[in-house]
Amino acid sequence: MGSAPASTSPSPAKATIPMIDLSAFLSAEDSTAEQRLQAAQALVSACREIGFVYIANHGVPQAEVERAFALSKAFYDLPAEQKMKAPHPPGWSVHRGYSWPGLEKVSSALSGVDDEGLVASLREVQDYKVDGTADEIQKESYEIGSESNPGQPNVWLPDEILPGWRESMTAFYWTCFHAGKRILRALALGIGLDEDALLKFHSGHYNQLRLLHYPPIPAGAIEDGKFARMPAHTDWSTVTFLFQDDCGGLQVEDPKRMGQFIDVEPIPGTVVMNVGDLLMRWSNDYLRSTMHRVRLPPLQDRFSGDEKMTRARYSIPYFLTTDPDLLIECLRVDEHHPPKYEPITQRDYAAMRARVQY
Ligand SMILES: O=C(O)CCC(=O)C(=O)O
Ligand SMILES: [Fe+2]
Repeated sequence: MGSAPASTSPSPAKATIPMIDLSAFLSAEDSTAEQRLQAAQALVSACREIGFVYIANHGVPQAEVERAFALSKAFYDLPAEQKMKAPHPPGWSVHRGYSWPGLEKVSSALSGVDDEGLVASLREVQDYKVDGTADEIQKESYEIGSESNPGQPNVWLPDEILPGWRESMTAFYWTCFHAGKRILRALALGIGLDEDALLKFHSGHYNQLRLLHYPPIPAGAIEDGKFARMPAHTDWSTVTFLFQDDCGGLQVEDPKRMGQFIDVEPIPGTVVMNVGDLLMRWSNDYLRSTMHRVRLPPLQDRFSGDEKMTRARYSIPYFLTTDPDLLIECLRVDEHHPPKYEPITQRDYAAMRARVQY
């Protein structure tokens, strides 16, 4: 009678994204060294296994997160000609201001570890670009940096269009860096370095706050997951953290089952953090920078209305990056772990990566 035979070669269990509580790093006075070390080691172990974590008690007040989403929506609700008053400059060297749908070419070309991976990633970019419905699925983004980063001048709207918007977003940029400092401290401690070993190379002026908007997509434009809201890629940063709305669609490649992706469901009050390529290289591949992408919302609430539109999605990533003149030399090198990469400055590394983006 009926029960299915047990599989003889079970596939590895699907990975899950761990939740790390960083409250021990919120206030040094209220926590013991042991509590900090435990949290730090849990964070690093997740960054080694999957490269993505949820962080609870990250230190960015929820009210500020909600306000940032409201401000992002206010920007994207503007008519196109007003958004175009803060245009992303042409070329790859400055990454600030508003990128209209279709401008950015997400390419993970340089992160391809072998030819097959490279070809697959380029093909995904191509599909994304050439299909006739591409305009309807492409995202809009707006990049903001420190006001004291002369190489990357911010591009703002005239203040009268959204009064106070510039000040509020600048304040949010620094609130995020404040939280980022704790993450960098925890990572260093968990790796077994001095607590400021990573943070001391981050003045905060080279980070990037990105406001993303994925417009609604009509059902008719969707074919079997062929299109991505954002194709699979890795980030270039030291670490990225990401606030997402409740739409869903972010997915991460499962390191135990390469080529398969797992959902990073929105969990209110948490931030999603991931390791970037820079930190993977810096850590001599001790930590993992993982492919991720944005697909459509989960099936159960994918479409609404007579036109069967998907929901819009808003997300806010924050990319932490070192100061540009830092020579990135592999950490954690010993006789059993020779350096896998040549030293390179962050400036040269970023230029190398940016050239393939635009
Ligand atoms: O929108 C998202 O959830 C992901 C964004 C992302 O991966 C990126 O901007 O690098
Ligand atoms: Fe990303």
